[in-house]
Formats: sequence, structure tokens, C-alpha cells
Amino acid sequence: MDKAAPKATIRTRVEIPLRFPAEQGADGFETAAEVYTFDGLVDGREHLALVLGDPAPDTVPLVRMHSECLTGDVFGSARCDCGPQLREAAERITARGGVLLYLRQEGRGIGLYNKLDAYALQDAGLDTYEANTALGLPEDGRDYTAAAQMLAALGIESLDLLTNNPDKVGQLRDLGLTVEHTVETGVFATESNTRYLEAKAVRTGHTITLPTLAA
Ligand SMILES: Nc1nc2c(ncn2[C@@H]2O[C@H](COP(=O)(O)OP(=O)(O)OP(=O)(O)O)[C@@H](O)[C@H]2O)c(=O)[nH]1
Ligand SMILES: [Zn+2]
Repeated sequence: MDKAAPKATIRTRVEIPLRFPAEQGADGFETAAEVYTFDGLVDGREHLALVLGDPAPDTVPLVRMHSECLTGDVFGSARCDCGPQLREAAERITARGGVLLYLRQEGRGIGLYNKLDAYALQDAGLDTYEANTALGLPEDGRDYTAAAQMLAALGIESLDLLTNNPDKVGQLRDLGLTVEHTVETGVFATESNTRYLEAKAVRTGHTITLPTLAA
């Protein structure tokens, strides 16, 4: 990890059984998470690490850095793909063994109220990035230093990263972690999130294939 970033330490480890009910297109599953909290994270936020499954010896863990999305993760909003991505991550990491980092970076780091302001601007025609800029906020304000600190505290130096977002891979590598492979997340398109997914593919190079973007 970047030598400038201070070390974080594990504060608490507690086991939480998780149940994901069956829903359209997805079977239900159960898993058990070892949930870790930390002292010394650079941004002072209450990020969580969920260790899931049993990584086989001599393999690197599968890691997902999931940014908080109250509307998608909790209420099942169809405006984004966060809810299905979170569920997919929990299931795939359980199967292979690894860590789900739940990062308190609501709205790509701008916070919940600002995200909802940005939604109102998107309803008036701006795309997801233009709306942040129109509010005087960064298109994507996320910094993954705290995530790197958490991985270091868990003894993880090398990993496979579950993401379609090249910025996550780039930032983790800049922070000194070895991302061996990028494992693409699924594309969970709905009528309400197609424009959002298109903007992620076109503006920030996410590896997202959509029929509307076919050459
Ligand atoms: N500002 C803003 N944030 C949004 C919007 N839609 C979703 N988000 C936030 O974007 C973040 C989604 O992040 P991730 O699930 O990590 O997705 P990602 O950066 O696109 O990358 P991968 O899913 O890893 O490919 C969450 O914090 C959401 O709250 C939006 O329209 N505006
Ligand atoms: Zn979301």
C-alpha cells in the first residue's frame, strides 16, 4: 500500500448470517459473513469488510468494492444497478472466497441528498455525470485509500477485483495492491437505468455491453 497512507487496524470481527431471498431471475441463497470494522481509516467513515466463503489455498481472494447506494441497495431502486450488483457480489464471493468491501460513498462520494438533487437534474435531461458537475460537485468523488487500508489490515496484497470500472482497478494499483485479474460484474439493465449504464460505458469506460450501444 502507498507508504503515505497510514495503517488501519481491525477493531471488531463479528459473524453475521446473511439471507438473500429468491427473486425474479435469481435463486435465494444463504451465507455467513465475517464482518470487520476498523480503526484508523483515512476518511473517518464507517466502512465494512465482509469476508465470505473460503478462499482455496494458493488462490487470490475475489474482492468487490461496493459503493453505498441507499436507494438501490435497500429500496431496490431500478434507476441504477447497485442492488443486483451487491447480491451478485455476495453470491460470487461466497462461492469463491473473498471480501466484499461495503464503502460508505453514497452517490459516488457526493452523499445521498446531493445524489437525489442530481436525479432531479437527470429528470430534466442531464446525464449522471453532467448532473454532478451542474451541482458544482465532482463527477466521481471516490477515493479508495480507505479500501486499500482495509485490505492491508486483512493481510491482502493480491486480489482479483469484481468490477466493470477501470478507475477502481487503477486506483487500487496506484495504492500498491496487485490486481491480478479484473472480473466483470453482470449488466443489470432495466428500462429505468439504461441511460445511466450507457453514460458509465461511454463517459468512464466501464466494460458494459448494451444492445443500445452495439456498433
Ligand atoms: N451521483 C450519482 N451517484 C449515483 C447515481 N447512480 C448511482 N450512483 C452511485 O454510484 C455508486 C455506484 O457505484 P458502484 O456500484 O461501485 O459502481 P461503479 O463505480 O459504476 O463500478 P462497478 O459497479 O464496480 O463496475 C453508488 O454510490 C451509487 O449511489 C447517479 O445518478 N448520480
Ligand atoms: Zn445505485
